[in-house]
Amino acid sequence: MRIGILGGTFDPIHFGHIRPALEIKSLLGLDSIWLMPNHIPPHKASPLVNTKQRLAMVELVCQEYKEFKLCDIEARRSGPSYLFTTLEELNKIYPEHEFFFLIGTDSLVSLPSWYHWQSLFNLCHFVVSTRKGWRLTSDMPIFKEYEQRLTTLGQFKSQKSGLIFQVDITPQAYSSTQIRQQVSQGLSPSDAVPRQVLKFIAEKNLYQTPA
Ligand SMILES: Nc1ncnc2c1ncn2[C@@H]1O[C@H](COP(=O)(O)OP(=O)(O)OP(=O)(O)O)[C@@H](O)[C@H]1O
Ligand SMILES: O=C(O)c1ccc[n+]([C@@H]2O[C@H](COP(=O)([O-])O)[C@@H](O)[C@H]2O)c1
Repeated sequence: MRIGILGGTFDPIHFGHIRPALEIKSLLGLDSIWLMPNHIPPHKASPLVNTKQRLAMVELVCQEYKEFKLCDIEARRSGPSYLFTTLEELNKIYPEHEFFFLIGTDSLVSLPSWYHWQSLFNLCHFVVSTRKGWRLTSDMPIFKEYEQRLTTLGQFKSQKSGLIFQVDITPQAYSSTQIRQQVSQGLSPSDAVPRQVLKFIAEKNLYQTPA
């Protein structure tokens, strides 16, 4: 099967994660999207909410959308959540699957700083979505790799990894940072966060103090 993976801190999960992932599933004809909360983000400050609760919020979204499945492989592993380690494990467990890692242009530009980044092309394809305010330019270290691997949508080659697909998604102006701030100010950002997740946040008193 063709599996899209959306990795993230999901602190909390919001429609900026959900809607682009649904669009990408449909555009590429993927069989499923696995939402994969990390445990310790390698390139970010520690999440405000613990791994178990971030996992629970993502699980609520998976219960609502049949297109998604929760992948807890990083949440169960101690140490920094390196994608290389994760994809090595996933390819061992599921040799029959072809993995498509979903990544925004904001993350793609920093890919050369990720652990064993060049080996990632042996383990998955990348689906790059546009993100407002971010553009690839020829002076960026990732640019050459991007140009060489870029493949037209629908033009699947008989290779299990190493291709880059570029997709144009409907922009979603949400971020977890902004949502945490709104909740700490006593707001309930119902346009940005699914109802069940907002309920969980309220019940557990999450994000009460400013980030
Ligand atoms: N609004 C959005 N539109 C498109 N992609 C997004 C959006 N928000 C997050 N993503 C993508 O989802 C993945 C996981 O994001 P993450 O969980 O870090 O959320 P975030 O909102 O960017 O968090 P924070 O504000 O805490 O940095 C990343 O690849 C990121 O590029
Ligand atoms: O492997 C790495 O070195 C690495 C560095 C930064 C980010 N990632 C992965 O990228 C995904 C999005 O990360 P973030 O920090 O935007 O939540 C998530 O799956 C991370 O584990 C991975």
